[in-house]
Amino acid sequence: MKTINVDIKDVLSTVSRDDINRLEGEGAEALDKVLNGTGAGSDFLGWVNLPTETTEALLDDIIACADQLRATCDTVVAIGIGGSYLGAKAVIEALSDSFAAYRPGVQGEPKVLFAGQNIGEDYLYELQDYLKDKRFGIIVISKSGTTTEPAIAFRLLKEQLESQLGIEEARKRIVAITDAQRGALRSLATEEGYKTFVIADNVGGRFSVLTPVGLLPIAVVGYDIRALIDGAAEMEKATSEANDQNPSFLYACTRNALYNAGKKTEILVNYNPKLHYFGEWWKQLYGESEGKDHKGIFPAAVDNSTDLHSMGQWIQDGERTIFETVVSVEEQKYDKLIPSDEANLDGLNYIAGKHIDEVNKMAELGTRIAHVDGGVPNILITLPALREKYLGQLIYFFEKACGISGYILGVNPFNQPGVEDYKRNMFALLAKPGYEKETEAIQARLK
Ligand SMILES: O=P(O)(O)OC[C@H]1O[C@H](O)[C@H](O)[C@@H](O)[C@@H]1O
Repeated sequence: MKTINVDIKDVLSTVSRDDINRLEGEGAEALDKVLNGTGAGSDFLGWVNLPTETTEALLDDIIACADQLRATCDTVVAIGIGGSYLGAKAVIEALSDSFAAYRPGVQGEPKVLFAGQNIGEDYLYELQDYLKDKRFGIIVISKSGTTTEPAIAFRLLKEQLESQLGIEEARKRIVAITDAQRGALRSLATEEGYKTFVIADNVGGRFSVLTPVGLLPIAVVGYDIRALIDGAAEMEKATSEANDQNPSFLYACTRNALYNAGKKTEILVNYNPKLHYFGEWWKQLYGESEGKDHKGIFPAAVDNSTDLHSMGQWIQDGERTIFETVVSVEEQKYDKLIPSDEANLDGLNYIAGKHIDEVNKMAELGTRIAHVDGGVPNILITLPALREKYLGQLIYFFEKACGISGYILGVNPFNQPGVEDYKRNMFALLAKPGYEKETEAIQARLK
């Protein structure tokens, strides 16, 4: 079985095997909390057995719904933010042609666009303008059903779809994914009679990519969600014991040893532009899970070799408080060789005949050596290829490691109390009903 692999040898000049081993006791307790629900936030462990417990019936239902949208739409807008956006975006980007956005959307192979992940007036204006002559559908995703950004986008696009198609037809092209009972989106979906999928109570948004939240948009583009779940199920099985053969356990112990040694920032590094949004998904997963009680590794991400020409200087030579986790993709999908040129005016003949990826891999290896020499420890994660199965493995690997790591750190990895503070201020500033006192207080501060 081909699988992802974690190699920690390039951290050993900063932390010793003993430093890592010393955390294995805490790591074993942390894994036990994740597996047996004995730690803080244990109401949110629904993701742990999700891959092996996902039913064929659910996958059939998601695929049938995706097929319906594929048959009727050339464009599907997935509306959502945070965990209701990043997982689908990450997987779709990782699997898609880099220029898919510039090819016309056709029925049967719709484009998935995203909305509700920002409050950009021009973004929404331009999206609506683009959709004017499109046969579009909507997947609206919000676990709470009350998040402001997707609610604004949905209000606009629902109105547009209804005016383009009529209310009855529009209802057939809208799918809502939300809580089983609670929230404004659930009430609205019931009222309108939309097709719905449920986000289980015990799966937090940032752990929801392997539920309909991620699976439906991914299936709409035409990717194999069964293979994604199969890969995750393999990793579920491979991460159940507290030993170094469990990659999530090894990664969680290693990153905490590095944190304890003063490495406060982790940079997720890729050498493949298709993994940019995977970095964004990972940042939410680790940032919201660990950044609390004034603790936690700061999760950052770079896309190399692009960012070697911008952030590379800082990483090589700046403050030595960082470590890197490199996600390396072994096999590429296509072959492309560097041609030979008789005049050789650009001086590139020394690499003529080589695969582009061979050059990329030497950039990667050269960078890893330079960074490790420069005092930046590196964890190396290899992924056999950008395919559904391995992405499923990688997703689950990071999720399981995140639960273990958060418990080793001593926080509740499954809440996010800190994100409410800005919302309270925003609602107060917008004079949302129910926030009268806060409105008065914040206005007084601004005088
Ligand atoms: O799915 P929703 O309830 O709309 O939430 C979307 C996102 O927004 C919140 O503010 C949380 O910080 C995230 O964890 C969540 O993924």
